[in-house]
Amino acid sequence: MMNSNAAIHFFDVSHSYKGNSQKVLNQVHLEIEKGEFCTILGRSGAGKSTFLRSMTGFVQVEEGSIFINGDELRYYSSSLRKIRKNVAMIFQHYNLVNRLTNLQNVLCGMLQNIPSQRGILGWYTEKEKKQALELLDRVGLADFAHKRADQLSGGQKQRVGIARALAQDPKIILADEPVASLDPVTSGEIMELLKQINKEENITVVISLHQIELAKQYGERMIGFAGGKVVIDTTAGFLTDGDLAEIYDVTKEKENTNHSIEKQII
Ligand SMILES: Nc1ncnc2c1ncn2[C@@H]1O[C@H](COP(=O)(O)OP(=O)(O)OP(=O)(O)O)[C@@H](O)[C@H]1O
Repeated sequence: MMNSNAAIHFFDVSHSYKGNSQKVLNQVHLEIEKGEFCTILGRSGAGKSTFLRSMTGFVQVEEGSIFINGDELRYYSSSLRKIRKNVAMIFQHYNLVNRLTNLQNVLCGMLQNIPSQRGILGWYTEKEKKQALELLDRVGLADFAHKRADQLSGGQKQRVGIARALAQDPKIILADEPVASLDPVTSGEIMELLKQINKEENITVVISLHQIELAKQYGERMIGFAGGKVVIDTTAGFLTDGDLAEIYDVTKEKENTNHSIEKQII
């Protein structure tokens, strides 16, 4: 039975991309509670991005069900719009519009919440502009509001990305390798900011990471993927070398994949 406090619920979800029968998500059964701060670990190709993107409907999974705050994600339905409004994404390469100012980029986060005609024309109310400015202030970039996005460093761009995500007023933030292009100090600062937002706003945060140390430091819950399967689900401080081998060891990953193939044959 589904926990009513679940922000994210995956019920036996499997997926393979067209033209490749290999399961990128393989019988994923997982629940993340409201307000949790989770890190997702896994080798390149383990399925982390697919897992995150499936929660916004950008990847339409082939099997199983995904529930976001109790609503089942159904493609081509009105619930998809509601889910997309509640789930914001942050990306490795920031996905800012370079020719726009940082304030305009943050305002883009509100597009899902305002009438589409206003959005197309870029007409925002004074209240919305004030809110966007406050969000830039929140991430320490109020002074850069009227500068173009391409005039920022990587860390600053990611802060704008976070402000844009907050402008959506989401219940869940998914971050796909948000610090992969940043130096270690800036990476720590971005993780710290995400943690602060998680604690202060009670927004559920799920972050895919390649840096084990950062995951250990910040991830209260750590979920490890290998071959599309959840192979580890533990809390920081309890991650063992055996767990890491389960996630990163190629032979173990092969075993995990083979088990699932065997299961399918049976
Ligand atoms: N749009 C797509 N079409 C076809 N195959 C895809 C697509 N996106 C991802 N894949 C494949 O699915 C597998 C899992 O990819 P995914 O991006 O989810 O892994 P990942 O764990 O996020 O990897 P990384 O850490 O390198 O980002 C890979 O083999 C990848 O090549």
